[in-house]
Order: sequence, then structure tokens, then C-alpha cells
Amino acid sequence: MTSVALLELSDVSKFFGGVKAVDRLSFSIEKGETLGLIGPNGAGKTTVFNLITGLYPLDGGRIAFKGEDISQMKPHEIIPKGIARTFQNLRLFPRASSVENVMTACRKESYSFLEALTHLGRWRHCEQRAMERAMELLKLVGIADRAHQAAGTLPYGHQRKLEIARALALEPELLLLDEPAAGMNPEEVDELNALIRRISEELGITIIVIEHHMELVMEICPRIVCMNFGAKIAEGSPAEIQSHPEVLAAYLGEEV
Ligand SMILES: Nc1ncnc2c1ncn2[C@@H]1O[C@H](COP(=O)(O)OP(=O)(O)OP(=O)(O)O)[C@@H](O)[C@H]1O
Repeated sequence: MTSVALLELSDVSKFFGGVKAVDRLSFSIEKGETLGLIGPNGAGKTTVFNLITGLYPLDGGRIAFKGEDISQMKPHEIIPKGIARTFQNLRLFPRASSVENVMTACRKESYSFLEALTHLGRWRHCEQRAMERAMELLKLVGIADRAHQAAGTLPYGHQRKLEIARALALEPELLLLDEPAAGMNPEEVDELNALIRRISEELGITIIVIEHHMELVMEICPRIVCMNFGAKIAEGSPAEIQSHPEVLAAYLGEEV
């Protein structure tokens, strides 16, 4: 029996008017892999994440998660299947504390309206469990000391880590990271490198990472897909990608 890829994109397309944002793109990722998705600005990378998570309907092709066709599903149907993401433009609740931001994603058990109103019964138990889990995740990403600070007042690098903690609270099998190193200083990028490895190795989560920080991508991703103008132009190991003529041409003037 052949094994089924965790996620498989087959001939996926998305058009915005005359713009081919994603053009017959195919790639797959196996459970446990960390895959890099790179390409120049406007190549279509974020649109790929928006298609995988159901934010946009596909104009062509098919996306399968664990063998199940999720192409027509909405985000609220896809997320519980085990796919979580972070956003290029952060989407935190800025006035809520860090721990509250993570707790919004943790809560899974249900309680009655009356229990919520009175803060009694299952409500108290659920809140306690969610708080403990959220604190564990803040510790994992290295910002537990900022648990009670308003998210919007955190340094930018910390906000990025907080988004990762919130995505992890959904207990995903597949984590999509959209430019996690954006706005981070070199020390924070090193910490992010270690964090992504821990998420992969200790939590066993499969990861696709969109990133312009080439050194980081080359270090953490054994396999990389490179896009340009919506299409895949190369796929391979960091060494193969760095010497690929089409990749070099796409990044003309930029160091890969
Ligand atoms: N909602 C939208 N409406 C219209 N055009 C869009 C929309 N989203 C993306 N596009 C266009 O689709 C193309 C791909 O955009 P996308 O954001 O996916 O690229 P990207 O590779 O993530 O770029 P970057 O690295 O700059 O974030 C671009 O030409 C962009 O302008």
C-alpha cells in the first residue's frame, strides 16, 4: 500500500482578475517534514496558504489533507482537521493579554450559558485547563514572562512568537508559518530557528514555512519549493535551490 501525503496540492490555481496568483501548482508534504516555500514578492506564496486554509475558493485543482479533499471546505471546517497558521500581518487581539490571546484558541470543552454567566461549574474547570495550556505554550515559545502584558504592547518579535503559540493551541498536525522572521532581529531569528526545530522534533508537527530570510530557510528546511509568478519553478534541497538557474534568475540581483 502506498502512503498518503499529509498534504497534497494538485494543479492548484487562483486568479485575481488577470493576475495568475497561483498557476497550476503541485507539491506535497509528508508527515514530519519541514518544507520551505520561497519566491520573490508577489510570487503567490501567501495565496497558497489562503487556499490551503479555505480563505479563498480555488479556481482549479485539488487540495487533499490526509487523503481527504478539502478544496471546497471553509476555514471553520479545515482548522479542526488539524491545520493552523500564522499571518504575515499579525492578527492578534492587541488589548488582550498574551495568555488570553492563546486561551482563545485553547478552549475546546463546552459549558452552559448559565455556567459562563456565573463563572461556576465546568466554566471554572475549562478556564483553568486553558490557562495552564496557554502558559505551557508561552513557555515553549519563550515569552512566559510577558503572559499578562497586552499583546499590542509586546515587541514585534514577541508578537510573532505569540502568534505561533496561538496557532499551536489549536493542536495542529500541520502548521503554516507566514514569514515568521519578519521584523525580528538576528538574536530573535536564532531563537525562532531553535523554536521551529522544537515544534518539529518535540511536538512532531509538520511545518510549511514561507520566509524571505534565506539563511533561516536553508537551515531549517531540508526541502524547499520555489515559486515565481504563481508557478513552481524549482523544488529540492537547499543546495539544489541555491544553484538552480531559474531560482537565481527569479531573484536576479538578490542573494539566495
Ligand atoms: N485578495 C487579492 N486580490 C487581488 N489580488 C491579490 C489578492 N491577493 C493576492 N493578490 C495578488 O496575487 C499575487 C500573489 O500575491 P501573494 O500575496 O500571494 O504573493 P507572495 O508571494 O505572498 O508575496 P510577498 O512575499 O510579497 O508576501 C500578487 O500579484 C498579489 O497582488
